Amino acid sequence: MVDPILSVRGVAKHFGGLKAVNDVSFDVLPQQIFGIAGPNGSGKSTLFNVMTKVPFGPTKGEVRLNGKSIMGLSAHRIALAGIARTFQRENVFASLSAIDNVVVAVESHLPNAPFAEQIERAEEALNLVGFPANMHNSPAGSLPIFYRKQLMIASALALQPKVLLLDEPASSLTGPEIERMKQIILRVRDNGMTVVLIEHVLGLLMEVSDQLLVLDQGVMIGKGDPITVTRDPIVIEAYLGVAHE
Ligand SMILES: Nc1ncnc2c1ncn2[C@@H]1O[C@H](COP(=O)(O)OP(=O)(O)OP(=O)(O)O)[C@@H](O)[C@H]1O
Repeated sequence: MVDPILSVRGVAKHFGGLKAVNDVSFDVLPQQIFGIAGPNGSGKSTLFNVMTKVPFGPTKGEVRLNGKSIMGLSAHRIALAGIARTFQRENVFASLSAIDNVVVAVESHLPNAPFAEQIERAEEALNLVGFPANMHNSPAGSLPIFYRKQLMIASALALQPKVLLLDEPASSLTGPEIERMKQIILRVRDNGMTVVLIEHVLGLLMEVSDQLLVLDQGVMIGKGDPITVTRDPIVIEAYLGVAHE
């Protein structure tokens, strides 16, 4: 049996009386694409926050990477240990060039790496997401949304993570762009990484996910193979029914 690369055990995050994430546990196997769905405010992004400690850790519970707890690590160390993430909003440095955005991400985590290595990592990551070579020097702020999303993913990939957490990479994209995003996610997996994918675009989630977890009000209401999970009446009522209205 294959050991999980990522284990989340009894994780909770409380904001005062609000249980934004409430006793969530799951395992992700190496090179899986693990999907997370749920209505707005169900705790998906908070789950990523507590897994990466950006900006806060959990109230309770434990996250393990390759069997080793990461709870004692800082956000910086968690990223170096191999968990990198993106955010719902593509937060690029608008005045920097595309490639400098990725180099800055590398530099902030590996300040002692030689500049040539920082550039090499940035170029590799940009190639992996298919960012056009002739746009490496374009100011990031001038780029259309798809390219800014590519940059944000490349910035995470340049850390050469074992596990990539993607928070709604398909939001605000057109149909053809969602298809291109799907190819990027599959390519990342095919390059040996494990992907945890939060997404509201259910078509994408269903097409790429090996396993699917559904949250509702911080609680896990479904977990398993995507087809079985999305046929569960509890999941349909809490989420899919609403989504298909
Ligand atoms: N820093 C915070 N302080 C207080 N409450 C918070 C904080 N961050 C999130 N919440 C609350 O926790 C709950 C879960 O929010 P979260 O952003 O994780 O949901 P989500 O499933 O990612 O939603 P969406 O799909 O809209 O992105 C919400 O009720 C939200 O208002």
